[in-house]
Amino acid sequence: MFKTNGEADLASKAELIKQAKAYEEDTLAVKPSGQAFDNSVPSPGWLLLNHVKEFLNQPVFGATKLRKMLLETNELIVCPGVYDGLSARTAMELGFSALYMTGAGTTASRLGQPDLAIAQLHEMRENAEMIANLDPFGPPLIADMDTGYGGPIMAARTVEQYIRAGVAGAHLEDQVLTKRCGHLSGKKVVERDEYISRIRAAHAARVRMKSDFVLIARTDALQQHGYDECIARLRMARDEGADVGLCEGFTSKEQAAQAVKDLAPWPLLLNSVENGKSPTITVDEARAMGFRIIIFSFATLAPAYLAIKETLQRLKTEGIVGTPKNVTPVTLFEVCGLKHSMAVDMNAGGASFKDGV
Ligand SMILES: C[C@](O)(C(=O)O)[C@H](CC(=O)O)C(=O)O
Repeated sequence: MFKTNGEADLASKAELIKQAKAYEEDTLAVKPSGQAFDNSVPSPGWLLLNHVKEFLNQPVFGATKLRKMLLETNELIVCPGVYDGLSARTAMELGFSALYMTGAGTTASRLGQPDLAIAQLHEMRENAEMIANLDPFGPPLIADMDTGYGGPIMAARTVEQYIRAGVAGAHLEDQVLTKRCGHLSGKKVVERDEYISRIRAAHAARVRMKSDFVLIARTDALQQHGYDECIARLRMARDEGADVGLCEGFTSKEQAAQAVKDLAPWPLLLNSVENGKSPTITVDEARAMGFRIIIFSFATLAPAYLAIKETLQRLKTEGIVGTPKNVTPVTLFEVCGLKHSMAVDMNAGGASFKDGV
């Protein structure tokens, strides 16, 4: 197929173009109403295109990496929630294969505010872009996109901006625009039609951008309308082209396991929030239930708060910060890519580090 002689080359190009068209038709086309998408199996065209990209050694975008993990493996993708550069770098240091940018954490760390629809598209996109690009060869980033920050037009705009920012996938929910954290009481969701128009617009934006961006449909309808309504909403979202489902705030482990069964083979994401509205579900339990992605939205924010508070208390009472001796400024800068920066400078003939750091 990749021979360089004339005719074989032309034939392979024609085949490639045919497969690329098939990819668009199978995977990216906006289907006439009444027809459902099935994104749970890779189309032959998509597989072929990725083989070609690999063969040509092209850089793989985060969205493609994430989609490949979903389609080509059965693994549970474990994503620690990160909210800033250092928490993301720490997760990368430990080798997590994907990351999750929490909206609650972004709102708390960047704005010092609770998760109440206060962070808007530009703040979320800016944070996500920074995290997604810390290492262009690093783990794909799933981000929170809340309600899409408006009607269908804003949902589409958010997807476009997230794709350009290098975000691999994001979850879009059915709460009213004045939303709140999924693990608080008093949530309100919009009508099905309004939710589905958000999903449709988001999916159409991915199609327009010809991106592998993974659209995760989230429903918060459990509190207000019960389990069956959640399953109905997620089925509708799936049929409109959403790639993954997320039912927020399961009230029991049995309910979580049931949702996986009810929506199989469509992949589901589990948001594991300790001390929230749901029982704590471990990675092993989620894997056994058949979830495909698990996010731990508060994995770094809550411990950071505790560590900062404990340290500041010590500073207040003892007049000292008390950082362990092995944590030097250089240690922290190394977590943040110091060695890479030094190599870039030295390889370019720069002299900034001739006397070390
Ligand atoms: C997943 C979530 O959207 C987030 O921002 O991390 C939050 C997490 C939380 O606040 O508990 C959510 O609404 O569940």
